[in-house]
Amino acid sequence: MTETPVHPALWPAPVASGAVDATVTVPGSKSVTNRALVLASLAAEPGWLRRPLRSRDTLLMAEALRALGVGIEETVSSSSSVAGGPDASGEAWRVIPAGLHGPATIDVGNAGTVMRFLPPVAALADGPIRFDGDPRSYERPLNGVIDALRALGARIDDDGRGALPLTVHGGGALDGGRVRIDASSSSQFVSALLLSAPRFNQGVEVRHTGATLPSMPHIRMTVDMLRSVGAQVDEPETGGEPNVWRVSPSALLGRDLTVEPDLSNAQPFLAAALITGGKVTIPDWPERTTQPGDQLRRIFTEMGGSCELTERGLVFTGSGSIHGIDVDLSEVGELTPGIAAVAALADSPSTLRGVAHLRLHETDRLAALTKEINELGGDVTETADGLHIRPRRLHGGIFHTYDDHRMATAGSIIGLAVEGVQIENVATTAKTLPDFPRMWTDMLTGAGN
Ligand SMILES: O=C(O)C1=C[C@@H](OP(=O)(O)O)[C@@H](O)[C@H](O)C1
Ligand SMILES: C=C(OP(=O)(O)O)C(=O)O
Repeated sequence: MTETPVHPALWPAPVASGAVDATVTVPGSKSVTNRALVLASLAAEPGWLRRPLRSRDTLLMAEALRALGVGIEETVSSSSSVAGGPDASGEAWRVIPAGLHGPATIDVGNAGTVMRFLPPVAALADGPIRFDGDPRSYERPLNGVIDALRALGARIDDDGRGALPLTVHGGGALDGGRVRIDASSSSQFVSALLLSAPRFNQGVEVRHTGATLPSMPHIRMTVDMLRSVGAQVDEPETGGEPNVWRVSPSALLGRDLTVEPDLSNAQPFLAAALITGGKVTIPDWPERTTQPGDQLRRIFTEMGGSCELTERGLVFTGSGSIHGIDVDLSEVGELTPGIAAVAALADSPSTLRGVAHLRLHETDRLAALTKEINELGGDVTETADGLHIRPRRLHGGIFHTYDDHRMATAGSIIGLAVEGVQIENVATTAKTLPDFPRMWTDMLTGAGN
């Protein structure tokens, strides 16, 4: 038998020696934190974010808003130093809105939320705001936001590809009004326009014209969070016209918001319970949420586990069997890498559908998952809108991540059951879960229980 060579940039994914039994406290939601930062920055009064996610994507968002003039103070507060109940202890960010000004340069990294949500904010600022980011950010679609903002009155210089880099020449205000966009490549186009719309002179009416619209729970999250700061929103799910969202112009309240745990980042830990026939508890799992990760309760139950929402949080238990699944993931695309990893270890084939837009995520996730699982001996094929996964006996090897946090966690899931899997650049998990390697080893050793 040949040994897999060890390389310093490679993280040997730990193998589970038995059934895991752990309680894992998952940091705050990326999607909630970044929406809350934008809404608090556009509000008419200061607000608080408690238990925000501190990761590359959210720090880039905070830094960008600061560059436009917003005050964001990071504090480790105790309940006695700030107003607000028992949840007030721990990390809290105070957001102090201010006049938005350029010139400024914004680094979006490879954060979809930053590259899509901030150009509309920049259009409300005065002065030139330049947007730049990682090489991959130049390839991710932004045309829906650029074209819509132009139609609503903004001046933007770009190179005509409908992508970064670009400069928004903010005029201090934006007319707003009606706009048609095709958001089939990213729901974030819709969310981006809605989040800033209360501050547009006429608000906005966004009409989606494409054939499909991914990640509906994330659009629901946008609508819910807008309403919670006092915005008036008409939308399809509460009696409005299909594919049309309207936001009226209004002042926004500064709120005191406690961020829910990131349920999509809970995925690898739940997967560990499923794969090892163990048990994982995630404290503070919300009873009601718009986060797509809540659908893991249904999906991972169909794949062989069972779960119970208790006072201690979500208790997820594996049965020792892992079943394949035939599932449309269009609503929950960001869960695909973790589901594919579990499916590669199942007792029957899987078909994952409805996720063609994943080709435009952090990397082409359909190609990356196919290549990396197959290099470990798997049998995965790409379809027009997803993956067919036929489980095979897998072997060790290098699992490349393509700077994609969810590829790193997917490889780690496989590594639980397969000796010798090495994750290339596990540090890329810093995009949304900087502490992942420690959390993963703690889960396996039972630390933190
Ligand atoms: O609005 C959001 O917070 C997100 C929307 C989704 O984007 P797409 O609709 O581009 O998939 C999701 O995949 C991403 O991780 C976060
Ligand atoms: C698609 C994702 O991120 P982004 O916000 O950069 O689009 C993701 O986190 O899976």
